[in-house]
Amino acid sequence: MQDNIFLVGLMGAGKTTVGRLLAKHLGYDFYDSDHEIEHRTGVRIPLIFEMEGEEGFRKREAMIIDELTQLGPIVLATGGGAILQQENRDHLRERGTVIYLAAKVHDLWQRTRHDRNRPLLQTENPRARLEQLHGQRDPLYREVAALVVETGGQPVTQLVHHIESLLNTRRTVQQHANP
Ligand SMILES: Nc1ncnc2c1ncn2[C@@H]1O[C@H](COP(=O)(O)OP(=O)(O)OP(=O)(O)O)[C@@H](O)[C@H]1O
Ligand SMILES: O=C(O)C1=C[C@@H](O)[C@@H](O)[C@H](O)C1
Ligand SMILES: [Mg+2]
Repeated sequence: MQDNIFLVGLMGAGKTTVGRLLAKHLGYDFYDSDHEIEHRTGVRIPLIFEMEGEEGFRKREAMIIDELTQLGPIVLATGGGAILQQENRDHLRERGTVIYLAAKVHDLWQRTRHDRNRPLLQTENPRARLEQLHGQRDPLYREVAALVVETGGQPVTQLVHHIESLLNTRRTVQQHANP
């Protein structure tokens, strides 16, 4: 299961976009915990937040992450808040290679500002909210990640090539360490 790739990062970091393309390149199945929750409940995430609160959503998310991280090999795009729960962080770290897609708050805001499917950003000032979430979560993303990749102005295809080369280097180093 160590071949699994798990992407973490804030809303708009590109987990879904980068994850889908990376899976295609690697020939792995692609999963997205948010999409899986929506598929199974038959409703969009904002409605789950409305009916069950964030707490209800987090319970569903933990169950899905436990299940998906036992598959393999897969690329999994996690929800932005998945790393909040210790249980999820343990499953991610123990069952695959975790990659943190890091980004500047300004870029995250630009990438998410026209989308209404992220309940935590439906506030007066989504940019300030992203700033606050970044402050709270950046240490947790870094704690769980084996690799940190800065996503800036480069096209997604370039980012995917960069991740592939980091993964190859990591594999070679691990093979030399455990021949
Ligand atoms: N590196 C990038 N450069 C430019 N645009 C990007 C990049 N990564 C993602 N985007 C764009 O930003 C938007 C959000 O990306 P995406 O949905 O993949 O983020 P996410 O990390 O999955 O967010 P969430 O946690 O809310 O699911 C999309 O429109 C996507 O095309
Ligand atoms: O950052 C978060 O807490 C979230 C991110 C999205 O991926 C969804 O999982 C949901 O909107 C919550
Ligand atoms: Mg996503």
